[in-house]
Amino acid sequence: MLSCLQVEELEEKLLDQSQEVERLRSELGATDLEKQLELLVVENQRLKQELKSCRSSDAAADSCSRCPHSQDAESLRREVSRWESQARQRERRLAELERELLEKSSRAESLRRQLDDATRQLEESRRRHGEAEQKLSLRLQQCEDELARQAAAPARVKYVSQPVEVEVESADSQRALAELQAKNGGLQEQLSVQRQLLRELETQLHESQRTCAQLRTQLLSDRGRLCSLLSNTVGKGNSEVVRRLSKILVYEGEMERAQGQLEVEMQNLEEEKNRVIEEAFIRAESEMKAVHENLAGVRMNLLSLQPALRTLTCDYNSLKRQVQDFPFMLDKAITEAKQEICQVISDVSSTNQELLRKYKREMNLRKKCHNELVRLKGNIRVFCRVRPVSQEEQDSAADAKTMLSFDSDDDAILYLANKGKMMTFELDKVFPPQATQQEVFQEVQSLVTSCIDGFNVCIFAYGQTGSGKTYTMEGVPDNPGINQRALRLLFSEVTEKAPDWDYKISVSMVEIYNETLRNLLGENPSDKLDIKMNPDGSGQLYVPGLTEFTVQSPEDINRVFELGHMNRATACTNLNEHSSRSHALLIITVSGFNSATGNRTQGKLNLVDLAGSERIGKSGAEGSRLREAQCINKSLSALGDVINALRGKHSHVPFRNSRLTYLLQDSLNGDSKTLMMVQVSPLPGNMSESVCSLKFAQRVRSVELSASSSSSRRQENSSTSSSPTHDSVEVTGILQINIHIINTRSNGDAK
Ligand SMILES: Nc1ncnc2c1ncn2[C@@H]1O[C@H](COP(=O)(O)OP(=O)(O)OP(=O)(O)O)[C@@H](O)[C@H]1O
Repeated sequence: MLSCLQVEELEEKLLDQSQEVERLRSELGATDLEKQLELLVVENQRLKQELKSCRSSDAAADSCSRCPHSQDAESLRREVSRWESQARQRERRLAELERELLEKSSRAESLRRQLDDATRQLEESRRRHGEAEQKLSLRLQQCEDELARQAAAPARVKYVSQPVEVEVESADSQRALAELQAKNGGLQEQLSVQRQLLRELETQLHESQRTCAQLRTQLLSDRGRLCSLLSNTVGKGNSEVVRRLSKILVYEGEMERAQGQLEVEMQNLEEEKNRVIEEAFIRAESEMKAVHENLAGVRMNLLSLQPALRTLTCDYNSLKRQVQDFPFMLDKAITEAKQEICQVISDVSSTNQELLRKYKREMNLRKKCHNELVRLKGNIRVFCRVRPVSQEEQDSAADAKTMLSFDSDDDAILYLANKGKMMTFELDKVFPPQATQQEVFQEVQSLVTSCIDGFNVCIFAYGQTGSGKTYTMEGVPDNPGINQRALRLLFSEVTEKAPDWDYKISVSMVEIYNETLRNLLGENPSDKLDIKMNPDGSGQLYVPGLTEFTVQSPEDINRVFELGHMNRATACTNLNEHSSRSHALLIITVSGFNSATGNRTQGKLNLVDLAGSERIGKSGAEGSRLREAQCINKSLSALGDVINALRGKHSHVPFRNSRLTYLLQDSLNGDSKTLMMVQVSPLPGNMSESVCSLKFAQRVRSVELSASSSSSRRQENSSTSSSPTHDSVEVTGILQINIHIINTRSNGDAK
């Protein structure tokens, strides 16, 4: 009996271990499961061994015991051995089922791996599809941009061969698409094969489970029957058997419960597996759907791109043709343009020649006209400038009220109230006190520029001391007079005429004091200079040792004036007094050469600030003052005589009578032009000197008028006033000028 119970126990253990195997299989991974299985197999072997030894000991016990139910025992033993054989069969069957289960689980594992592979491939294809889509959309954008750019850009820009690139990339996209489609098809096929395989495996698993369940049910029913048989056989008195049977029943109950749990777990696992497969399937389907949609989108895009591609190809071909033709067209256009340019150049050149010819003709004509005009007008004009009353004079003198007034309608008339009488003076131009340096220069600048054309010009400032001669000629530093303005104007004029004309402007500064000539730009201004006949036989005069500065920039002009002033100041003790008693001459020589025509010109501009013209001699001056007065008188008288002789076309012109006229001989002769600027003080105290200066100017004009009114210009004798066309002009008490000039009344250009 004990052996039977042991057998039962061992069977139970075996069953438990089988269940444990099942449970572990489901719970653990493949490797762990295998290990556990191995351990269980070893344990199983051990138990079998134990069973075997029990049986042998049982047999031994049977042979020596004297059991009263030996027949029953025998039959039971047989029954046990039958059950044992059945148990062994079931064990074998169980082992087979385990093997099958193992195979199925490995099959399921490989299917899972395949599913993972398929999922990975799907991911990969999705990624590649995304890339292809991105690329395609990029290309589409480029195509659109290119279309827009080509539509907007000018024809020349369209020569870029972009459409070829578009075509190549579209083929790539199509190829990628085809590959994707093929891959998708392959994946779908694989998926369906896997599904089929899974279904088959599931069927097999179900069948195995069903068989297993049947076997277990059968085992249980056999056991039940065995138990009832045992209880009937042994009887109620055998409590040990009952206990063991009840234990067997408990075990069986536990086995059933474990079996139920196993089934539930298997069911759960099955459901989980189905759910995972379903999810993977749904995911794969949705991805497939997305891939299909993308494919459809790509196809649509391709379809919409095709017309654009066709247009681009057409454009490209036409542009290609244009590009091919372009070099020929360009060559042709260049040749035509060259011919046109040559034609235009030759036209311009001939026009230039014609213009140059006309210009020369006009220049000659202009010079002729100018000479004629000068001949008609006379080449001396008389201007008058009234200086303003200074603030000091206004403050100090009670009778600072001016006695001079002007005609608002006629700028050549000056009125002077003297001793209750109103005197009227008519000149070429009268500058009121408010006239600016610029306005004065405006009136004389045509005379200044005529020396560029080769004329000799003399501008004299005449008047009593303090009447404004130096102000008009030199000016003040911030408001320069005629000297500086003339030099700057000449400089800018000759600069404008370059490069046709090459001009040289040279400057000398001279002072004549007591009939002595001083070189104001020389190193030693106190040295006396002499005037000599040029030894070259030209009959021209020259001053040996006279310094000539060539001015090349406005800065040079400033330097020249600074040096002249400095030398004049160092040569005397009182500059103001000295300047009143001496004549200051600025001699500007302008020499020009035209390289195109070969013409040469030379003109001289003499700007003279004369010594004061007041009647000092009458007041009985002595010594050096008397000599100064005599010298001034002599030179001013000589100037008047020379002008008179020149206007009267006298055979003899007394240039040598003074250093001033001798020095200016070249510039007073021939076609030269002269302007006498008579300076007048407005103060009542200077009125008698002002009257003298104005009478001088007036009479000069009267003499001119009477000369020009006669139909023929007569040669006049400068030494007598008996002729009605002669006017003996008493300028000062000392100075007697006999002058005959042609009347000029013009505010405009002397030319
Ligand atoms: N148009 C004018 N506007 C303003 N100030 C003037 C003008 N004319 C002369 N003056 C001023 O009057 C004063 C005398 O002028 P300036 O020295 O030029 O006379 P001048 O005739 O040259 O005398 P001198 O014979 O002694 O050289 C100077 O202070 C000068 O600045």
